[in-house]
Amino acid sequence: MSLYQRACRVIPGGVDSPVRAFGSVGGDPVFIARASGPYLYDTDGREYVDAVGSWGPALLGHAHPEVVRAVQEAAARGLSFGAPTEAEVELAEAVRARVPEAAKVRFVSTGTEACMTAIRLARGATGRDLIVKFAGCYHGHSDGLLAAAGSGVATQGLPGSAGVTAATAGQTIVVPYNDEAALEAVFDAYPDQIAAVITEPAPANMGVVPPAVGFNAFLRAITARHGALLIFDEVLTGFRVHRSGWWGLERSAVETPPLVETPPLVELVETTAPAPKASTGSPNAAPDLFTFGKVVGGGMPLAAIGGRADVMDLLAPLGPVYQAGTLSGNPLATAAGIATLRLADINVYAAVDAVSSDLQAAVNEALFEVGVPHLVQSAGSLFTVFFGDFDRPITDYAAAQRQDSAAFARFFHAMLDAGVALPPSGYEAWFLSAAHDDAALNRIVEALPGAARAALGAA
Ligand SMILES: Cc1ncc(COP(=O)(O)O)c(C=O)c1O
Ligand SMILES: NCC(=O)CCC(=O)O
Repeated sequence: MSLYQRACRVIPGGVDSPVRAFGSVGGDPVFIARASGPYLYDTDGREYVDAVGSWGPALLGHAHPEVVRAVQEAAARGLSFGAPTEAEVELAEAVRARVPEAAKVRFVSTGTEACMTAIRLARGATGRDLIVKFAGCYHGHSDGLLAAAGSGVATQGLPGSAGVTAATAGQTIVVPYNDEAALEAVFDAYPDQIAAVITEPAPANMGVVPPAVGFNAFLRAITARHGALLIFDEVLTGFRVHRSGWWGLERSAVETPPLVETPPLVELVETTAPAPKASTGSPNAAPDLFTFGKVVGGGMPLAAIGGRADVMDLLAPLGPVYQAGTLSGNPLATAAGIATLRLADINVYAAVDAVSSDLQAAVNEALFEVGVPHLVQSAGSLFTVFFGDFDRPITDYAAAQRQDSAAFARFFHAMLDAGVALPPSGYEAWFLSAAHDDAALNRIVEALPGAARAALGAA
């Protein structure tokens, strides 16, 4: 009996998260035994160059020795105390140093919890019930956020999830991404009822679909005008696309010349907290709340909500919005997060950007060479290869759903056979790391021509 068959007897679908199943590409998922730098090793000892990066956290590559040491040292001091620790304070300070607008930070264990809490906080702060999300954006699997969710829900072609009550679903309004008029219409239709707009400021869960220029600033302006909060879900982009996340990347594009890193932001902290209640709507106006996950936990279960001090202070025990967690701010997870952020300097981001743009160029070239219709879309170092005939950029979920999933599946399996692990869905971003050196990149590049022929159906 294979390990997968064994797994299926005791675990639904054999996986603990649906995105790990090979549902849309076919075949059995690969079981991983260990990972190091840019490489994964399966239970048969086979090596793969990894472009999944644990779905985002592995910015430094797998099992970075300093991160592992930090976790081992923390483990030796005790696994969990259920009491505050200095490491939580240090990690919150590190987050705020990179994102000063996250004036206060609360740690939880998953991105799902972070987004769920941000929504509750927005409702508590405004006294309103309705939430607006964008079709194709994924904000974790809490009931209210599963409508037209991207990621695994998109991969499975589901409109949402069974088990969500009509009452809950009815409090989430779904709007097409990048559609200013649709959002205007929703605010007009529900005056004084919308608590928050939640967005991935650079969506990567319907494949990478970057925001139109000015779209995030538009979101800031319209929410401020209507007294709703704006939530940037940077669970995926935070500390991955830039030292200060997508928010930092957009701001640095506005404030500094291209290719110049923003200076350390610590000195801005005191002037920006608490942030003003109504934003100016300028191109670099911050959201009220952020959610972070993935990189901030360095591969351990950790995520965060951060934002305006006056809003964050509504959380219990200071305020009436309840949020809790036995393992929140866990000492092993905070140790991994601190070590990861300490190591993630501008050289790390420059390395990830460079390997990402080299790989995007190589993928384009290999697919053009063979005549495979496709479109590569990127947001920072994140990118997706959409298979299919696209005569214009993909700007929303409806367009992303027109991709040729069968061509992707053929490409995916040819890459896997050649020892390259891609996310098993065309609705996901490829994740690279600072450990992807020339050797790792070359192995991906060498696999491309064969996979391109396979995508065409000519393998
Ligand atoms: C943008 C975004 N938000 C939220 C989540 C949920 O995070 P988690 O899987 O840690 O619950 C994810 C990914 O899973 C994500 O990509
Ligand atoms: N981009 C999609 C995810 O990161 C989801 C991971 C998971 O649910 O396992």
